[in-house]
Amino acid sequence: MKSAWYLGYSQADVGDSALLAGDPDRVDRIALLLDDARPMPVKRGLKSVTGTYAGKKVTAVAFGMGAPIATVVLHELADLGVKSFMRIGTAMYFAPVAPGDFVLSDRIACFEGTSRSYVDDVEAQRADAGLNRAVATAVAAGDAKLHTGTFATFDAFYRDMFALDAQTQARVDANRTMLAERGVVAADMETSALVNAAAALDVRFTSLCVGTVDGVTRAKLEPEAMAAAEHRLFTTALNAITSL
Ligand SMILES: O=P(O)(O)O[C@H]1O[C@H](CO)[C@@H](O)[C@H]1O
Ligand SMILES: O=c1cc[nH]c(=O)[nH]1
Repeated sequence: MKSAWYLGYSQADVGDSALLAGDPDRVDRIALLLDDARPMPVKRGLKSVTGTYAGKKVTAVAFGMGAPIATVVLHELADLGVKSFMRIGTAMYFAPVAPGDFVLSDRIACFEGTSRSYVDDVEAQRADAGLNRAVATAVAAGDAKLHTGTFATFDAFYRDMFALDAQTQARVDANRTMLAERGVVAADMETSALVNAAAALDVRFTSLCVGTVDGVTRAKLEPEAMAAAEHRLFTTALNAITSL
């Protein structure tokens, strides 16, 4: 049976759908919501678990940060037969999003380099409409606010998204103005590449994130509010992806 090079496991170890998280600790917390959760050996820091939710087999994998490794993980899982993917995590947000709201990808604004290896027109693809409908239905069952719109994705966090010095601040401010003009609701480091890789590999993909950093003021969501939002995020994502 085929085994994935970097993840190190095979088709028998994965479900039909997968949640892609950045932080490995999130995989541990997702595992607590699964029945029969079975962790896979961690390779290169890539932590994975497969279990069942609502009777369906689901895999959750942590890729760390950034588009190149996130697409390696999606590509290997797609090659093992996983058909539906959702990135879940955090994103910088823009008006009218409020801290702790959900942001869901639709169109993409691409400022990363990985997409070009998958598609020619890097902004032509959209997140999967069926997955987005499933997310909207799952969100409607609770009291969270959902904003569906354009996700912008960058490679260089401390050059394009968040400044640690005055010179970079001017660059980040210019990006912010440009994102506002494009009506972007969220910015992260993976979504556009994952949308494009998924399109090229003919699998379903969307990103569902909690808005945690204000794109204008840089204010961060407090840890207690983040913990509650993260739990809502996990249950919403699991309900949505297992409803397909
Ligand atoms: O969704 P999480 O893992 O929180 O990741 C987000 O945070 C990291 C940078 O702040 C990027 O990887 C971004 O996409
Ligand atoms: O500022 C932020 C917050 C979360 N994710 C990002 O990529 N940027």
